[in-house]
Amino acid sequence: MIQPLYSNSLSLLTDLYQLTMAYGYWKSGTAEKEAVFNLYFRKHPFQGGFTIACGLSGVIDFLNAFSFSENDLEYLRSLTGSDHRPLFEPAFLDYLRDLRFAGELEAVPEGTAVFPNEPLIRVRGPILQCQLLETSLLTIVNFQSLIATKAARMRLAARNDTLLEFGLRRAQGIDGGITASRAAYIGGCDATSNVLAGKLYGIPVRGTHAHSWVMSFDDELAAFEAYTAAMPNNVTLLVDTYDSLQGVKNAIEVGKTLKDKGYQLNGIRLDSGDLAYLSIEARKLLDQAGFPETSIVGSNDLDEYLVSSLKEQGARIDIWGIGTKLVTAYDQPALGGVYKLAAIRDPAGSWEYKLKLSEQAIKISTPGIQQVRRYSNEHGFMADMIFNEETPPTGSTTMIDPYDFTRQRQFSESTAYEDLLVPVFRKGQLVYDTPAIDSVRNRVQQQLAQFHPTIKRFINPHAYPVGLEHQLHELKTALIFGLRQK
Ligand SMILES: Nc1ncnc2c1ncn2[C@@H]1O[C@H](COP(=O)(O)OP(=O)(O)OP(=O)(O)O)[C@@H](O)[C@H]1O
Ligand SMILES: O=P(O)(O)OC[C@H]1O[C@H](OP(=O)(O)OP(=O)(O)O)[C@H](O)[C@@H]1O
Ligand SMILES: O=C(O)c1cccnc1
Repeated sequence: MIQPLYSNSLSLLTDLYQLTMAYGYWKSGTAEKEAVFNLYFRKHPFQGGFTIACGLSGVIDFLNAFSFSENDLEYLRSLTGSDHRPLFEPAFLDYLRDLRFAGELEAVPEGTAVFPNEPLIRVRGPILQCQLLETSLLTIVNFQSLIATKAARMRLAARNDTLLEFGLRRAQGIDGGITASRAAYIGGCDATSNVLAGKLYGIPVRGTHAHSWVMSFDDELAAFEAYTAAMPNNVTLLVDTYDSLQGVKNAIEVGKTLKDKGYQLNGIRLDSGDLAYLSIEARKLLDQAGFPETSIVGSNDLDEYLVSSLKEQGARIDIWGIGTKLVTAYDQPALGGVYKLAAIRDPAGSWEYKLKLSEQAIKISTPGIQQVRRYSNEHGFMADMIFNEETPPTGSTTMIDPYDFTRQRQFSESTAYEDLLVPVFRKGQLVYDTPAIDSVRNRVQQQLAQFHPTIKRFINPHAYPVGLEHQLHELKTALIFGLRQK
């Protein structure tokens, strides 16, 4: 049975300042003011050209369970300020006791390829509630999107080979291990060695055996024989404990016995040495001995660059076991997703648009109730345009590059498009049918197939065009001018 990982309330999984701001809104009587926040990132991880959105299912579990238990409230009651008096007054804790998410949440479906500055999630509702969600939503979405993206890169490198995720032992703690396995599967891995992730999410589990198995016997052949005898229907033998090519010969020996018993030697695993040379030689030995169906698993500190290089070198590896560099996103340990206020409803009922200024253009936020329109033609996706739902594009539309307004694109009314953000919560009620994990995983590959190969290359990828619809561009420019003049 698939179980939600965050089925217990994790409302205290946040930074203290979210609670102190919530208290501030409550004290000043502005808690119920309607606000809109966007969750987005500014730069692709791994110097890549795309990012895979992942984590929405965790966000849904988190919000469904969102409430402050008596135990949570007791803890908050114990917190004190610099004068040693309670930080929060009892009436605020009573308010938190009854608090449930009552707002609207739109999100890009998991498995969608996304780009800098596009909202992956948009939250609208009483400002106190929206504010309280910032840290938790970022915690869930940043990590899973990072790992799904890393796995999608591994998938590009491995092409049609099998990809196994072996990372649990090197993962960043328990939740890091479990959610990394989920995100890695979504991003393109075929299976995980992580049994709990297999149970929780319905991910296929696979594995071989460790060096310790071989070392616990007097010799390698005896170890292989005992393993095959124990489990003849699941035999992939690790051959590199002493001498890899001698190990392949020993595996062939037990493979012959397996065959006589009506089973097969599924694979051998190489975990050290020159994986190109050894896999080529191992392939020859296996083929000559009548084991063309036996797969060769390669592992040992692999990443997408090594997999690409090994394939270029003609390595005969069919199955890639990847751990540390995948689940820790080794070369970029965090996705810099942020959650920014974009609009507040004023007392008269109109939207007051909000923007965060910065000396760096990339850090200036975008105002508005944002939606992303993805335009496509017969070759695939062409460009993404962010617009304000309060002033939607009509007829033919101009999209403007936010960093160079002279770069503009025109889309006619008949250009095909899809709006990426879909309703997930309405008035606090879940209105979204969470897709099965396999359909999310397929979506990643369907999405990536629609982009030009230059966006998917590892070195200096082409930047996919993302711009602002012209009315939103004008709104943003006017706000920047207004704030700079203040
Ligand atoms: N043909 C190859 N081209 C490029 N890198 C390779 C090749 N073969 C293996 N590697 C990678 O080189 C790195 C180091 O492997 P190396 O053989 O030096 O040590 P090792 O085999 O890991 O030794 P150990 O027994 O300690 O595991 C690993 O990341 C491995 O995946
Ligand atoms: O290399 P990774 O991509 O992280 O894949 C997982 C590794 O975990 C196992 O060995 P472990 O690292 O525990 O020991 P070893 O390095 O001595 O083989 C396995 O043999 C892999 O090499
Ligand atoms: O099953 C395996 O071969 C495996 C599992 C975890 C880590 N390394 C290898």
